[in-house]
Amino acid sequence: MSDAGTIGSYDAAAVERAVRDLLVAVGEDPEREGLRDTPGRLAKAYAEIFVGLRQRPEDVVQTFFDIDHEEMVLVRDIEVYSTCEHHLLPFHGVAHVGYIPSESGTVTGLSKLARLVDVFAKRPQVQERLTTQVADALVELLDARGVIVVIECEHLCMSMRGVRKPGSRTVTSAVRGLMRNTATRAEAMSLIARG
Ligand SMILES: Nc1nc2c(ncn2[C@@H]2O[C@H](COP(=O)(O)OP(=O)(O)OP(=O)(O)O)[C@@H](O)[C@H]2O)c(=O)[nH]1
Ligand SMILES: [Zn+2]
Repeated sequence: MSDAGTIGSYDAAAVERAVRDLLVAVGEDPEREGLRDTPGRLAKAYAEIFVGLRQRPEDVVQTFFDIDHEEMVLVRDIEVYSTCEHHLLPFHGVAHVGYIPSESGTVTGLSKLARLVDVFAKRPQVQERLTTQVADALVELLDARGVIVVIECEHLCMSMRGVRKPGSRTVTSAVRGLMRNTATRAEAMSLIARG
């Protein structure tokens, strides 16, 4: 896939060294009891938080054809935890993902939509790119005739520091194909708003 990102390796030992250096740089003592295991812990946590750098969307979205359904499928309120690439702080909220299957009826398991969101969320991200990557992957992998992705998140870089506006939520959307049709888009938005 064009924008799937490279499948890199994860160097836990290097992450550990970097975290130890970071602790020293901010004026902490990495040898004190409470911090002694922190570099190792964070190396483990980052492996999970950035696991999407080592995953391909096509590996998590398997398709099948035996469900006779040509209308919209929408999964609402998929929990999202991602990391803003500007500050390496979390942003979190929900994603709503809907699609209209291809004419040949290519669909995927509902959980795979959530797995797809995770593949892209578990990378250093901006919310706009996360939104368009999920939409474009669905068009590509399912040959979907229409796709809508709406993501609503709070960014900790705007809450706990900087402009300090806790509670503000950023909403991004990506709409493809038949979902751009006014009535279809309105139907999707009303399903999303029902939450
Ligand atoms: N468009 C977009 N901006 C983001 C996202 N996450 C964080 N940002 C913004 O990225 C910008 C980075 O701005 P800079 O001026 O380079 O960094 P900064 O001095 O830390 O900015 P402040 O957060 O305003 O203190 C900020 O306005 C953030 O709010 C995102 O997902 N999408
Ligand atoms: Zn940020």
